[in-house]
Amino acid sequence: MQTAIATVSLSGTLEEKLQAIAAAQFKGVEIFENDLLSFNGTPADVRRIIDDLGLKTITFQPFRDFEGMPEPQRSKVFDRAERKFDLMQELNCDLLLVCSNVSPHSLGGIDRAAADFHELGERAARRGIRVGFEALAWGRHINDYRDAWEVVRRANHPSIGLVLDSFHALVRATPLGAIRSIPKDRIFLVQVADAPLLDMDYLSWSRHYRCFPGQGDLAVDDFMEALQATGFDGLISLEIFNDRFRAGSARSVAVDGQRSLLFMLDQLQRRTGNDVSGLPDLPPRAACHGVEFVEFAMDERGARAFEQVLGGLGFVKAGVHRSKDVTHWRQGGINIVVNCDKEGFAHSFNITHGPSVCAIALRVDDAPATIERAVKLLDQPFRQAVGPGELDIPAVRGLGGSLIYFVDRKSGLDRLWDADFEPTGQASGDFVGAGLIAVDHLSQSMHYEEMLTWLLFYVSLLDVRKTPAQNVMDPGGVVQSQVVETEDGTFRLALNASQSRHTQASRFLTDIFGSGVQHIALAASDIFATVERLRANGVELLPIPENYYDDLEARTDLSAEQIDQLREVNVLYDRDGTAEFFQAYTKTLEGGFFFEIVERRGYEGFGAVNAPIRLAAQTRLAPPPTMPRL
Ligand SMILES: O=C(O)c1ccc(O)c(O)c1
Ligand SMILES: [Mg+2]
Repeated sequence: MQTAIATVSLSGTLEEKLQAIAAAQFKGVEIFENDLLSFNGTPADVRRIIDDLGLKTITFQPFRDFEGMPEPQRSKVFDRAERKFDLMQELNCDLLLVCSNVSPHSLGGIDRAAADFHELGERAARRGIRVGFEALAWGRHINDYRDAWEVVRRANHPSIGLVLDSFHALVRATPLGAIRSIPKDRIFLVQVADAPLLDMDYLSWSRHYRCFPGQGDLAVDDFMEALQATGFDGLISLEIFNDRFRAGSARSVAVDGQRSLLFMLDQLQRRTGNDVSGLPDLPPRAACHGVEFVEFAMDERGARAFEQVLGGLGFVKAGVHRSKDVTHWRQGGINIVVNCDKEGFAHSFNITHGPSVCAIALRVDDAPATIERAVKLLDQPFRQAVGPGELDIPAVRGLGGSLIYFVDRKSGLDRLWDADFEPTGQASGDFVGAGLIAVDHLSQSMHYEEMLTWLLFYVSLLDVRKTPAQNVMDPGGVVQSQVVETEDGTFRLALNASQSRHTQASRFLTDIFGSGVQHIALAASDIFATVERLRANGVELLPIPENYYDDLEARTDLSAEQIDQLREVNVLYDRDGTAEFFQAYTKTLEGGFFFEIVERRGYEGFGAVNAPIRLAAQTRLAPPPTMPRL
């Protein structure tokens, strides 16, 4: 298959869009009429830019309100088509995309539409041009690809073919089975787009919320499977109208587009067992078995304060790096690396962002294969010098310029703690600390415009699923939150972003000059025993208001004693059927980072009902400068 992207999907001027498209290794481009109209030059100038970038214009679009017009509009619309053919010849484009008529003047009738297309086919053929017909989900008479196909079939002209667009078919829940029997050579172009599930009119949904395959909730895979059954091997193009993409970086959105197509086609091939031509051979998505370590980039002053917090939480210094100013802190299956070295990646990261998480390491089955997949998906691999005898742990660039390391047993990378660190003897076999056992989840705060980028990054590289996006109320605005997690829950990551500058998530971005890990949730085997230990160690937890516990009494069947126990230690509670969830928070540290302590009793969520309570409590302790102090 040949892949392409529409200029409408990206921000910037036409020239910037085209450069971004070429840089992201696309070969084909759909030119949107508005991008051409607003370009300060002739279509021939655009053609030269496209040629110089090694691109090809696969279609010019959209041509609107064509079929089924009464006279005198009918003659006018044919004149308009001839003018567009002139322009397309100058542009060197041989496919015009006609989308179904939305005009109240249009007359229905499939034969009338077919006759119009037959005539358009005659005129187009004289120019060596072809015309593709696409059903818009909100078309006045034709809004179903099966009707558009019937028009094309009856037009019975070699220059007239069908354009399929996954969005229009999927949002109307049009059965996909009929795609399978369309002759592949009659499909001139396939546009793919995903979208979140929303209860909204089709036009607004389409014009503002489309996203790349893999970023939304539509069954794009089913659409592609039906298409593959036709043997179609032609043009697949991304046509994404999205407000975030319009506000984002054209370069990075174009790379996301390429990544989404590779991911989608790789999934298709794996799902059906039928090869997709021209697709590079990708190792499978990496099975992830949790977080091996979290690394903090620190200066000396920051490290002293942070190590005190770690000690209070029950961590001990388990090892000291053999060649760098780096320490390893451990408790249960949780490893924290404190990096104060004056050279290398962490040091630069600390200079830019202050004390913050500069890397996470994930446990995978096969680290080299994970990196190979990442590279083929256009992720950015990372390497830095390693000391003699130390392990070279492969990594890719993650959120906010941080790193994601991959550690496996197969390559011996799980020897890391012995190979690179001198043990202190403090973390001996019977050491239990404060009863924290594992990293439950991480949360990363990011710019609103980059949220879909990172969502795609994780789902395309790792064998994780995404949960539907949720809105969480922060006293300073709405925060959008979405989780990626493995089937077995050993790896869970929440992505948070907000359009308001006043939310905790947005203020964190200002605090660390970038996106990053804002909190780490640690699992306790017995949260009440753990918070008791923390209290004895002098760790202050986030105070939760009385009202919360009064409400808990009203909405749950917990006994007064149970609620008193929660209230006493500032533990929040949620329930899902018989599954229970307990959570508590440390006060926020310098830089806006904090720890959460959780205990799951069969519970799979994240305590969404408690999030506004927690956010309000945090805001009370650290109100943003623009909000009145309470
Ligand atoms: O929103 C539109 O008008 C529009 C135009 C052309 C398309 O291919 C499409 O899917 C939507
Ligand atoms: Mg379309």
